[in-house]
Amino acid sequence: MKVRFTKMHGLGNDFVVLDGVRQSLALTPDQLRQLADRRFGIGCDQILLVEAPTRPDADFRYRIFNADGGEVEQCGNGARCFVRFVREQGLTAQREIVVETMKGLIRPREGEDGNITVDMGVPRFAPDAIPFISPVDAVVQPLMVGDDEVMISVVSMGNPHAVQLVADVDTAPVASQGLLIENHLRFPQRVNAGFMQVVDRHAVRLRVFERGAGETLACGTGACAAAVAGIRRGLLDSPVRVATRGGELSIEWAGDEQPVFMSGPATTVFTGEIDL
Ligand SMILES: N[C@H](CCC[C@H](N)C(=O)O)C(=O)O
Repeated sequence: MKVRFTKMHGLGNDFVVLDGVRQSLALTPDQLRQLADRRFGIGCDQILLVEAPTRPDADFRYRIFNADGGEVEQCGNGARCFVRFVREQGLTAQREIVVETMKGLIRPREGEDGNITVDMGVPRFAPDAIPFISPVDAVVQPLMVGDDEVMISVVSMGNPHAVQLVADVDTAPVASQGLLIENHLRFPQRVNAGFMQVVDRHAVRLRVFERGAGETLACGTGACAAAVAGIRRGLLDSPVRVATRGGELSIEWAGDEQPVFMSGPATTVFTGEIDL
């Protein structure tokens, strides 16, 4: 089967984007893993599938698959690429779109300057919303990672995040500890592991070991989760500049039941066709 695709990235977090509106696609996990494979396929962190909506209040449906082939609830960098893709492909002329995801609606908007802001919805913290097996609902709590006790904040942006403070992201044990946290038994659906260095009350540096993909150059929902966790801990004030290895995102959150807004770029690299 010939499949048309577009290769895109948000600050180096890269995607294979598929138009499931004008081509009928039902890809198996093996086919998804092949697309994501950086040697035997196209190569990407996630595959984004654009489809017609299943609910009347949405313009499109947005399905996200990690490089390991698993379908997940949310992707922030992907949401910015999504609105750029549907506009570039002529699927819509709207600057703001309402997108149906596995966990509700998000609203990406492409500005006149090409920068994209996304209403990422309201963050959730209760253990069963993450999900995280815990007797307490606390802003910070201990997690045994191997022989080390790590203090984490858990946040759901639709997808699960465990954020910890580090003195220097460049020397943080992202690969070793990130893998252990991702697969920790107290996270029944696994988790994205964030390592955040506070620079000042409006700026952090962040690295994320992503569920199903390993460390990426940037993680949009991870940036939202880190900024929200820092604000809840009284360490940060909105807006927060989040410096990732791939570039900078701006995160705004007014607290409580307010939505999180993420702003940043989206880039189209090339288009192609692949036999699956
Ligand atoms: N690995 C994530 C999905 C991709 C999120 C990330 N690429 C972003 O920009 O938010 C998860 O399993 O929840």
